[in-house]
This record gives sequence, structure tokens and C-alpha cells, in this order.
Amino acid sequence: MSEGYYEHSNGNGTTNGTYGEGRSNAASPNGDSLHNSRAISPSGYPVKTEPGLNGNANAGSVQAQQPARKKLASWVGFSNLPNQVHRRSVRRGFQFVAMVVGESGLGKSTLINTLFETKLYQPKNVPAPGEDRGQTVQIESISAEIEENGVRLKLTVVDTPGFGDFVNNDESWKPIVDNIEARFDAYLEQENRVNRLKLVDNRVHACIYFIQPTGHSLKPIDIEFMRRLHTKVNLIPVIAKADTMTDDEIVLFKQRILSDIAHHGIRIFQPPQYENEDEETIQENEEIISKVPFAVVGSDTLVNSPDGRQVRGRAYPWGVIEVDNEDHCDFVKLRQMLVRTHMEELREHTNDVLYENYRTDKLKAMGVSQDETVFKETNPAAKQAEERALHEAKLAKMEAEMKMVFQQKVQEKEAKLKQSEEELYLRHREMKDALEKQRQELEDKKRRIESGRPLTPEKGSQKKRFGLGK
Ligand SMILES: Nc1nc2c(ncn2[C@@H]2O[C@H](COP(=O)(O)OP(=O)(O)OP(=O)(O)O)[C@@H](O)[C@H]2O)c(=O)[nH]1
Repeated sequence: MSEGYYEHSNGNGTTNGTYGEGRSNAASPNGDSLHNSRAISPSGYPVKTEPGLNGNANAGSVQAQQPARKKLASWVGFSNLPNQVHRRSVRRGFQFVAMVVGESGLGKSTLINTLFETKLYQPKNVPAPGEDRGQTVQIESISAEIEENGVRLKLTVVDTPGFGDFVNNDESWKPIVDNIEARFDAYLEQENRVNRLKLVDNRVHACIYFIQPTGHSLKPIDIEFMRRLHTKVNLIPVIAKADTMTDDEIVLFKQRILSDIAHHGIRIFQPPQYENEDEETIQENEEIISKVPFAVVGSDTLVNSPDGRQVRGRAYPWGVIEVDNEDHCDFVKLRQMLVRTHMEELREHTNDVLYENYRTDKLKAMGVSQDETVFKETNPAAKQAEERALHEAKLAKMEAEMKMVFQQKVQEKEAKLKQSEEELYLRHREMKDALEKQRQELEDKKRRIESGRPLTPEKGSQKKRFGLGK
């Protein structure tokens, strides 16, 4: 079936193999989550990468060996892997948490109901004039299990009623940041458990931020909120109730919003672009990017269009604005990005970048540190050479030590031998002296005998002679 090739990993976590005929788009419509290499830009969002070349992301580390390319003689079967992933994912189901933030009445509930084509939100009781609205921003979440073509999605929508509704909105962002961090903490706590098989992912994967359709520029509350949140959540700004503005006003407003966002260094979620993607996907992504911030219109009711169709939209005396018509608003593009093409990307970016950064900071603050060198990528040959050099240095050190000990022992032995030699020499001289003395005595004796003198003059005879003489 497959006339493909396989490659070993090039050590950078990327493979360049194709799926051949067995390629499946089921797990990911554009297949990108399965075969594209990725690099994370300093901004945290993936950027275009050259497959196989992103080893220089590890500057300073030793380059890994080139992968061996081998032709397959017959179909092995791993081209079916995407289908296996697809089946497993369908079995497990998906979890997605979306947060909606914006001032009251901007159409948040309506848009969520429109997005998922379900009455997730029931009409709320709007507080009567003078009725207590509460003092702080509330965090409320609604969950629902929705199913489409056998794929189950546990959708949680986190609402933030009260945001921007007070006289003083200085700290409106705080309860929201706290809630996002509490969700990260809950996930971290699960990860630290002994049994991590069933992790419930309640982290916020996307935050749709509703901008009031003023036509001016971003308000201080918008900037403050986005500045505080952009490192913790995928921000998706939308212009609420876009049907209240003309097309020209929308174009101008978008430009102002984008320049404000750039000016304040705010990172919003941008669909990443990867190399080797097909033309269609690239164009789709470009179209989505061109619509940011999405000018949306929400409606979960059907109205009659002038040409007699029943459409989701809003009816006005001057005509009908259709939610699902790309010429009328950007709702379709927002839904495409959020649900159809980039939901997995949003989940992945939340896990791999936003949560990872939070987790690292948190653990560091707790005093947990790690030895970075253990993750350094090394070339096995270089490592072997390094180990050999270390071993040789150790051997040389041992040899030098042994030599020193040997020399010391030799010196000691030599000193001992010298001492015993001197002792022997002394004894030898003593013996020689004694013998010499003995020899002289014997010589003396001999001379006496020969001369007829008594060997040893007797005391008595001498006395006698002396006596006789008298
Ligand atoms: N013109 C217009 N009106 C909208 C749009 N979306 C919602 N509305 C209307 O605006 C009103 C408020 O909508 P909601 O969806 O309840 O707004 P919300 O932001 O959830 O409000 P809170 O629940 O108070 O935070 C309702 O009357 C909606 O019918 C829209 O796109 N355009």
C-alpha cells in the first residue's frame, strides 16, 4: 500500500517521514499536529520551522547524527498510526474550557450559544435598577457534554459577570487571574499525585475577550486586562455586536485595536503557520489571521431572510444580518478557528507554553530546582571520547601514585640494606681486628718458642731466681 520511507527521529523531536497513502486527516483535519516540526517563538507561539534544522534551538549542544533514510520493501503498517490516535481520542473524548470576559450586555452568552449551537446559557435575570449587583467580579462555570458524529466534547464555559460593571474597575482583572491560576494549581496537584492516569483538564484553553463596539480604540480596562492575562491564557479579542458598526468603521476600529495591542506588547492567540502545509491550510490560516480581532454578531434565533431562507441572524428594518454569512460578520472565521481548526492547538499551547511557564515559576518559587545539564543533548561519540579521556586521566593519576609508592619503598629498602651493610662491615672489621690480634699473639708465641724463652714467664721461678741470687 505505502511506497513510503521512514526516518529515525533526528533527535530534535521531529520526524520528516510522510504518511504515504495511509495518511489520515481524521485525527487532525490538516494533519499538522501529527507530522510537522514545531518551534516556540520567544513570544510563546509556534513559528515556521525548517524540519530537521531546529537543532540550533539547542545552540551549544552537540549536533545529533543525521537520520538514516531507508526505503521500505513492503507495507509495515505504521502509516495507520494517525487512525489509532484518532480512535483513542474519540474513545476518551475531549475537554475544552472557554472563558468569556467583557462588560455586561455585550452578547457573551448569546455568542457562546451561537458557537456551539446549543442553549448552554439560559436568559439571565438582569438586576433591576438599584438592585445590588454584588461588589466583585464573579466566576461562574457551566459544563455540558456535546456530541457530534460520535465525538464527545466536554465543554465548559467560564463566565465572569460583573467585569467592568463597577464604578471602580481597577482590579477587575484580579479575580479572573486568580481563577486561571487556581485551575493551573489544580492541574499541577493532579500531576503530582501517585496515580496520574485520569487527569481532569479544567485549565482555561481560550479566553474570548469582548471589546465594546465604540469605534474609538481600546479602553484602559481592556488594555489592563489583556496585559495581565496574556501570559496565562490564549487571548482571543472580539468586537462585540459588530452589527452596530458599518464595514468601514469596523476596518478602522480593527486597525486601532491591533496597533494598541502591539504598542502594549500584548500577545494574542494567532493561528500558527507551519512549513510543508498544503496551500489550502495556509490560505485558511491567512484568512483567519486577517480577521483578527473578529467582528462578531451573535444570535441563537432563526429569522427569515429577504430571499425566504430561515437563517440565524438579527432582523432589522433595513434588512437581516446573518450570523453564518462571512460577508456579514467574522463569526464563521471565529468558529472555524476556535472549534474546527485550532481547538487542539489552543489546548496544546495552553499545556506546552502557558501552563509550563506557570509551573516552572511556581516550582522555582517553592525552591525546587533542577540540573539543566541532564537535559543537554549530547553526541554519543563525543560522550564516549569524554568518558575515555576521564578514564585515561584516572589511570594516569593511579599510575603516578603507584610510582611514588614504589619509589618510596625502594628508597626505604635501600636505606635498610645500606644500614645492614654498614653493620656487616663493622662486624667484619671487628672480627678482622680480633683475628689480627690473635695472629700477632701467635707470632709472638712462635718467636718465643723459637728463641727458647718460656712462653709465659712463671712468677714462682722468677722469684726463686731472684732469691737464689741473694
Ligand atoms: N445588536 C446585537 N445585539 C446582541 C448581539 N448579541 C447579543 N445581543 C443582545 O444583547 C443583549 C445581551 O446579550 P447577552 O448575550 O445576554 O450578553 P452578556 O454579555 O452575556 O450579558 P451578561 O450576561 O449581563 O454579562 C441581548 O438582548 C442580546 O439579544 C449582537 O451581536 N448584536
